[in-house]
Amino acid sequence: MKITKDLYQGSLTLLLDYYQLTMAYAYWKSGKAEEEAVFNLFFRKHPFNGGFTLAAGLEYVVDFCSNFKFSKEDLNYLGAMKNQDGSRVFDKAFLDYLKEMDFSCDIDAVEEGTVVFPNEPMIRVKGPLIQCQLLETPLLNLINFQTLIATKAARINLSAKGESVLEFGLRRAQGIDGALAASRAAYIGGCSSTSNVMAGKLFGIPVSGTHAHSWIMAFPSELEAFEAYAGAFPDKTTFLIDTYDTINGVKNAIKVGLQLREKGKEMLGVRLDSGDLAYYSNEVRTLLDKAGFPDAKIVASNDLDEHIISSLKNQEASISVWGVGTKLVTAYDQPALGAVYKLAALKNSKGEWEPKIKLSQQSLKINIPGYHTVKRFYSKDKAVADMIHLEGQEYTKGSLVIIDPSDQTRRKRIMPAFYQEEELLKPIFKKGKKKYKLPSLDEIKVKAKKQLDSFDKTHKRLVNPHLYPVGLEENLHHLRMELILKSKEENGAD
Ligand SMILES: Nc1ncnc2c1ncn2[C@@H]1O[C@H](COP(=O)(O)OP(=O)(O)OP(=O)(O)O)[C@@H](O)[C@H]1O
Ligand SMILES: O=P(O)(O)OC[C@H]1O[C@H](OP(=O)(O)OP(=O)(O)O)[C@H](O)[C@@H]1O
Ligand SMILES: O=C(O)c1cccnc1
Repeated sequence: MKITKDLYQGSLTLLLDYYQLTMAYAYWKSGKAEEEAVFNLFFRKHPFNGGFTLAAGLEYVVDFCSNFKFSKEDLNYLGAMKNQDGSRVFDKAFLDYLKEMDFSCDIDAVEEGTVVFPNEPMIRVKGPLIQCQLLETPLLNLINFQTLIATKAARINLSAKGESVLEFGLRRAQGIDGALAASRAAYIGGCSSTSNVMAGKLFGIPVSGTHAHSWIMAFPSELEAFEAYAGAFPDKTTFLIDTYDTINGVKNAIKVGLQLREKGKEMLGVRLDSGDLAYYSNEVRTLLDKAGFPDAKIVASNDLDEHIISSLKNQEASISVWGVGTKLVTAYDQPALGAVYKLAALKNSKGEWEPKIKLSQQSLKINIPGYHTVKRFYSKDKAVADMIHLEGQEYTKGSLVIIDPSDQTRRKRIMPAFYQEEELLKPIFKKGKKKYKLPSLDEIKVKAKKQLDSFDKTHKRLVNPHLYPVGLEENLHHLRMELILKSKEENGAD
């Protein structure tokens, strides 16, 4: 098996959980495959105990859906699956049906770089039940991880208060795609570059880096190592100064910086990778300034995350570039976003949408039923509230109340006429045809920054962030309550 060439055999369509295929088969057998359905992809709680989530991964979804077709190899594999008695798991007629199946769903989704909140549909899929169901796991796989990492990156970049954050994660990332997708999402979330050269090549992310301790160790002395590096890269001299002794290290960097200056070149800076980063950065800053290098930057790395960066800022550390790897690309303190994908409505024989509800002992897990969408209200450029409402449902432009789906006592009165409205779900596919022009990665990054800027800083703080108001429009709230009560009655729940 050559992972570089043969692993996916040109098709990702089987990137699903087996139960999607068994359900697909059973839908087909019971004549329900072509019934029209609406599913929503949403999450229930922000990651990292935060107050916001930054959407990412849609470009992968667009690519996945554009190429949604069972290949000959896929069908051969499914055809060879056997039950214990030796019979086929999937009828030949079903595999022929899959062979002919063309992606024909409508997909509406929030764009990458949009700030999103619990219970809001991030992706809405409308189409034949069988196709909607087959998309469950691939969509979750593609959205959950990049959204998680983009959010982590945004938190780290917010802590760095606009200073450069370099993503250094490749060596500790979760495998090949975990690394590539993380570098992409980290860039969306605000990182200025990656050390991952393949991500640079594939996505056009700027690549950057310094050098490792082994470079120093390969020379008889640190001074000789710095001189050799400056000789090879006179325009890219960020010296790692902590291999033996940080203070001695910066003195050696200064010596080579002065040699460079004689040749008309300027040392860019130094990197610290151990020890007390507040103490050493301040000592190093003093020495650099005294020696005539006030513009030399101090880069810090070593297990950084948003909390350590924030603490170092509070300690007035003299760091202005942050190298962050492991804790960013693995989302170390919360390694998964829990987005889910649930049936919201099914069309009945009269052509009407029937809203669907899933009960749960945990009220947090009761879904929002019906064919619904989400709007954001802005006052000037500031986001004030999001409203989830039934698609096509008229709502008053006067005063209306939106109700928090997880606590109906939390309500907010808004006056839509006073605000600008934005429909968060954008048309991506119509009847299987792509309607969306994919933005460039740089456009997504700019959008993410603008979106984050539109939220009050109280929603973005690390500790106990202020809850941004997201609520159900009243009609949808009442519909949901009715369905909960009715379903409890019908299903014999207490
Ligand atoms: N002033 C500081 N305030 C808060 N955290 C800091 C400060 N200085 C360093 N840290 C963080 O503390 C941790 C120190 O970890 P660790 O003990 O592994 O580093 P170290 O002592 O430099 O050793 P090593 O050489 O193994 O990296 C790192 O996560 C680092 O980012
Ligand atoms: O700490 P991270 O956020 O993951 O950033 C990347 C780390 O990778 C390198 O360390 P290396 O792999 O050489 O190991 P080290 O811990 O011994 O420095 C570098 O010196 C950083 O410390
Ligand atoms: O370029 C660097 O300094 C770098 C790259 C990867 C990991 N740690 C540091």
